[in-house]
Amino acid sequence: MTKSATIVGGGVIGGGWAARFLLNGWDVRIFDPDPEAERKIGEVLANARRSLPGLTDVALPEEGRLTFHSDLAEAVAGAGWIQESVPEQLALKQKVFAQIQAACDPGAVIGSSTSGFKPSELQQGAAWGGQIVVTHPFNPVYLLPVVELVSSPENPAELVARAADTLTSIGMYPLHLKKEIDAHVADRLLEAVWREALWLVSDGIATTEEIDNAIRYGFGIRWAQMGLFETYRVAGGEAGMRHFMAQFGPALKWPWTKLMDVPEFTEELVDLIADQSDAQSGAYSIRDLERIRDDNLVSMMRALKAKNWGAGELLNAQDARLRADSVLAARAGDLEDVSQPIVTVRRAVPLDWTDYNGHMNEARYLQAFCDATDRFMELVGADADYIASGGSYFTAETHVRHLSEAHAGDRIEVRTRLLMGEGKKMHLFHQMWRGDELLATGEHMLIHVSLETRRPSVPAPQVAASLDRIAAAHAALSLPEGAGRFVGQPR
Ligand SMILES: NC(=O)C1=CN([C@@H]2O[C@H](COP(=O)(O)OP(=O)(O)OC[C@H]3O[C@@H](n4cnc5c(N)ncnc54)[C@H](O)[C@@H]3O)[C@@H](O)[C@H]2O)C=CC1
Ligand SMILES: C[N+](C)(C)CC(=O)CC(=O)[O-]
Repeated sequence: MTKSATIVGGGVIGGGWAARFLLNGWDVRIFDPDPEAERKIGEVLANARRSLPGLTDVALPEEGRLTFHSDLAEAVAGAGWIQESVPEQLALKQKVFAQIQAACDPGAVIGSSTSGFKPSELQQGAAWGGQIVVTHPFNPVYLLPVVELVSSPENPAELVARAADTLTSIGMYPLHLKKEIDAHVADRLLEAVWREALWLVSDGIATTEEIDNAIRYGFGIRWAQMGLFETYRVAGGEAGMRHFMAQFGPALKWPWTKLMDVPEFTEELVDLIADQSDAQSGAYSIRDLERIRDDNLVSMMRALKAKNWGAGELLNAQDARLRADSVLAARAGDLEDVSQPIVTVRRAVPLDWTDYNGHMNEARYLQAFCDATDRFMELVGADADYIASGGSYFTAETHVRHLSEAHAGDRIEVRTRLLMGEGKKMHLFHQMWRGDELLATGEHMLIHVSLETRRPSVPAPQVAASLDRIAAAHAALSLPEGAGRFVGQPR
């Protein structure tokens, strides 16, 4: 099956799906009768291009091709994945499935973004219901990994497994619900909080802003990293979950919730909430708020990546998959052709590498060069096992030149020259490129050390041999411009 996805309905969620597939290397076709669809998807894509690549520490695949179609049959023909994202009306969705199935490949997966309908409801009246599954994402689809994959007994296990694999391959976390239920899992939880919040505003207990503060200054941050049950387990103290339930169980019978009683959406209540929301957030446009949300989400998820926890663990697993597919997969000794500078970093600039000047902070240039040095060490055999055995390199001197600005989402590549590798010394020259534009250079002198004595020592023979081979090959190249420069040297 080709890596080609069709998005039927390119609004808030369809646009997010388009970005998710496209930035993961899929060709994407859009069908949406809205004459504004192309412009709106362009806005979503601009946000996604800025933020999504920053979640990975390895470059995403080359972006796919985006096309807009006015004919649904043409849009779905031959696509491997079709994502329905039309408004939340069952009859409309069923009509759209009939149109899709009249023209699509019978082997294609048809995913529905429905927030609440069960797959068996969507499948009613379909030519072949087994092809339709619920794939319910969260906004913004291009950043949030979770997608509820809900199947019915009519779906073949093979198709559901294929759907899960595809979602995983584009960096998502398919949460497969084996039993269908209205509104799946996550929306039932969100709906409970939403209802309660509406009551609190309606009864004049709290404003929209106060409720948002209660969430974002407290349990919202807690939920983002541990969810509900793990959080409450910790709240039970050393006795854990059992103690938590013993202490707070009785409250479940107290009048702490108005859950099943829904406040009526009277004009007064709608005005009250909309006015409070305007007062709270009206100073920002929706696009401003989207960018603020995306910046925060990326920073939070990168923090979780550093801890290899929750969504961060998931993102690290996706990096490992991307790395396995890339030039960075080579292990020590795999380097056959060393006649040219060696690619040691290939990645995008994450949002949290940028600073108040709106470009990559100087410290991050050094970080990229440091990663390049680590990778070069790995390739010459000074890898994790070697370091554990007691040998390593320490950096003794560094000279970084900042030649051009880099921005969030830019794809950068570092190519490394070995200027000298003799005895205890390893002299590296890194060039950082964006396409064919040179952004920076980093020149570094490293000294081999014994981690036991913390003193200089000669590298093991296999590392020395590897350095000899690369140094001999690189000596045939002309000296790179800027090598040996010092601060204050006239240009
Ligand atoms: N907005 C949200 O937060 C979330 C929405 N969803 C679900 O995603 C689906 C879409 O919701 P949104 O993107 O929010 O709605 P939206 O209103 O932003 O977008 C719907 C799009 O469908 C298009 N459309 C209408 N009829 C169509 C047809 N016959 N064929 C093709 N396109 C058609 C519209 O022109 C519009 O661009 C719904 O099922 C919703 O429950 C899922 C997760 C979150
Ligand atoms: C409001 N909503 C039911 C459409 C929300 C969702 O389905 C998921 C989300 O992104 O919050």
